[in-house]
Amino acid sequence: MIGALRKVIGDPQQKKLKQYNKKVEEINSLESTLEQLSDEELQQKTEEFRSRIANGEKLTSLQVEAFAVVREASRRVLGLRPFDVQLIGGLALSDNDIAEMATGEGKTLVAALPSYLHALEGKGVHVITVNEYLAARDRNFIGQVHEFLGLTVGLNISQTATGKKQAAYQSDITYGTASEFGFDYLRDHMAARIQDQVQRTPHFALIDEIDSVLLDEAKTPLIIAGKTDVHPNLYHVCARMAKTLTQDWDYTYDPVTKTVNFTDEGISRVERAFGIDNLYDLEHQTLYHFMLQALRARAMFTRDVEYIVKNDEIHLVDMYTGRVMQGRTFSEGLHQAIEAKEGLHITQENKPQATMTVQNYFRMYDKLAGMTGTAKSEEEEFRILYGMDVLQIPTNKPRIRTDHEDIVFETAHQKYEAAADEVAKRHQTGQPVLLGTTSIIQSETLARYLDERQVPYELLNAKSVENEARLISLAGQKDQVTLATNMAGRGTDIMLGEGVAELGGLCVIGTEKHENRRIDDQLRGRSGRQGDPGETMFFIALEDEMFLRFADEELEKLQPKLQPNENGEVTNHEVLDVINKAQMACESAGYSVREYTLKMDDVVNEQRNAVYEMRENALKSEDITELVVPMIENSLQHLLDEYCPDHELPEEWQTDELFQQLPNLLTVITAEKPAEIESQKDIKNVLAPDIQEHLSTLKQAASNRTVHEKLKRQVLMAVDTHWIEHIEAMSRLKEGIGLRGYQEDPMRVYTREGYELFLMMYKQLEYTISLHAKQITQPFAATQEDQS
Ligand SMILES: Nc1ncnc2c1ncn2[C@@H]1O[C@H](COP(=O)(O)OP(=O)(O)OP(=O)(O)O)[C@@H](O)[C@H]1O
Repeated sequence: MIGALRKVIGDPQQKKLKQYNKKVEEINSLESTLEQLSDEELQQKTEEFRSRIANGEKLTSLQVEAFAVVREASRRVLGLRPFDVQLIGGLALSDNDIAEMATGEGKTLVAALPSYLHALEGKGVHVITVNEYLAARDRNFIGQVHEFLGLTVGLNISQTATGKKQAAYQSDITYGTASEFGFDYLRDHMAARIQDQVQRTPHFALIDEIDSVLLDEAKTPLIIAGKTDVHPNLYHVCARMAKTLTQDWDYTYDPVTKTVNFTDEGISRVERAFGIDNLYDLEHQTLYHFMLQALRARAMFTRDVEYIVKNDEIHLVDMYTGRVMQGRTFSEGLHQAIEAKEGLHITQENKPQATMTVQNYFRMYDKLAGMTGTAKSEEEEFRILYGMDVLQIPTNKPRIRTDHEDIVFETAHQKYEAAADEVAKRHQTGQPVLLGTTSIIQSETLARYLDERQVPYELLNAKSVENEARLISLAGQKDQVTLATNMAGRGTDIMLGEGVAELGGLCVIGTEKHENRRIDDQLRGRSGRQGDPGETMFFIALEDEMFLRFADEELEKLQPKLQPNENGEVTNHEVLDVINKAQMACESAGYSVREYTLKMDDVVNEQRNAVYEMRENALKSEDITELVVPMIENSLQHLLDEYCPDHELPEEWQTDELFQQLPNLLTVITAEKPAEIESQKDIKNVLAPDIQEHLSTLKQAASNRTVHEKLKRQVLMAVDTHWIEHIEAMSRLKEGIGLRGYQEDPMRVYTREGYELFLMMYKQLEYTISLHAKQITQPFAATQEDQS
């Protein structure tokens, strides 16, 4: 069906490639002319392009010339002439799509082309890499080409002073990591003064390893946190209690959805332990929350897998890269619960002051583009959520790497034995081996098997980031055995040492399938780069967590048919099918989780946009009363609706209470309660002069600069405090919905109740600001006596 359709409309992938090939020919035809130019003449092209854009020329019509100029500059400055396929990749990026280029094809250089072109617009280009080490490396290497062509290039690294960050953002091209850009955005929206803000309006972002950034990091939002006070002892007490609970009796753990829940048994045990009647009572909400976190810390988090303990502190480990996630902590007291579980000093709980997912940060850019070695499998997701197409770019040289079929064992022990034997065998010939694991705990286990065989190795894991760069660059040298978590699987270039090609190139051995094929492919991709020889293989065990989670039943069915050899190796072919299916099931579970998280986050995202926009207006406003006056009017209306609701009869109204409340909002009350009231209008009429008087006094007061700035500060502070409380309320709502069971679609409940919470927050915010405005205006108001 799809095949037939393609015949009629043509394969869009092929169509695009054809277009790009034509452009490549045009770029190539400019080469000999550009080669003749002096450096100055080549550099002058930048000015020429800029003025053509200023005269209304579109970027697309400059594509060919600009690419030809960058290619020539790269040849002169770096000694690297971008291959034709790299030009194709660059063209896809400059058209805001995703270029899927095989690992080792030189994506770093590809980025130089579209970032130059888009930087010509003068609105800033952000080049996003997966870690700061790569950002600095790319800025210093590729940046030379752009600087040669007269562009400014900045590096945006964490812990940098405001002035330096501003300069980095003012540059034509800025390198950095997704989380740092996101954090800057959040911090900018907490700034008290315009001069403390660092970013410009987001314009064009080019994301390297885009699948990692937009898909895999989806589960951990960026959180800026402040301190709250909770007694640390409660964490310890709850951790001790959690230790005594038994799985499947006191609580259940669902590894597929990664959720824990108390059973009725468990609830009664907690109630008995704390001497309370009903844990679900509102007054025990805090205890309930703490117990739940203590249980999560115990049942869902394993030391050296999800986190490590270093210098008596908990550090989160990124499951996809094996790296410590700098500056990230678990929120909602989970971090403290884990500290308590490990018997560490309890740090103060961080209360979220601003939070956002990386995805939503990037959705704010006018234009997005990305590259990776692995995106095709998630093409749908990219198209639906980000409107980006994935274009597969042909390789420069044919790939000659051999990917072996999976080697499957019954038990993990047998798997490690076999993998270690394989390493020892290859090591004897001098062939370098890169061993990949899915967690720190696993790499340490594997290290012991290598020790037994007296194979020397370099152990790379999040605990030894310091040495990482040097060690990785050595992984392709003769005799080298490198043991690494997935961190070696992204963005790192491993070049073969002398004589290694003759030995078969780098041999990559995986020891467990990852939750996602893309991650496995990234590991394989360390080998066979730029047409090098290489081999890859995975040793796996039916005991591996993924199969227990996603193929339990199938494996049970298969069990009687299995015929393992004396080493425990299972050679039945069906087993490979089951394994592939399990991985696919795991991937689609991952997709559902991401989709759900993103939808949930959409609710807060919309609210954040509204609040941030209002805050930004306040921060930049020359006359803050323009914002404050309508808020006062709204607050007055809300008071009226509360005490004198139109849907009730005037006899039932609490008009006296209304008049008692009014002095909170208005500086002068001369109005008297009307004798005859038929509708709200009658009250409004008598109040009108007082309101008028109050607002004009406010405006007059705010014409004084000092008063104006004071009011502005109070507005900003009110926005921040209410917003922070609201974030907290929203996450409690989310937590609560998870517990309510599924009588109604949780998404719908969250959207509806989240909206209600938002309206309530906004109402309170307007009221707070009105109160401040009244207090500030008071000294300027005519007293009652003056008036009479
Ligand atoms: N045009 C070129 N001419 C010669 N060498 C090149 C060219 N482009 C890239 N290279 C080299 O190819 C190697 C791989 O480049 P790079 O690390 O950018 O690949 P990558 O596509 O980012 O890989 P991965 O997907 O694994 O991150 C590097 O050593 C780089 O210097």
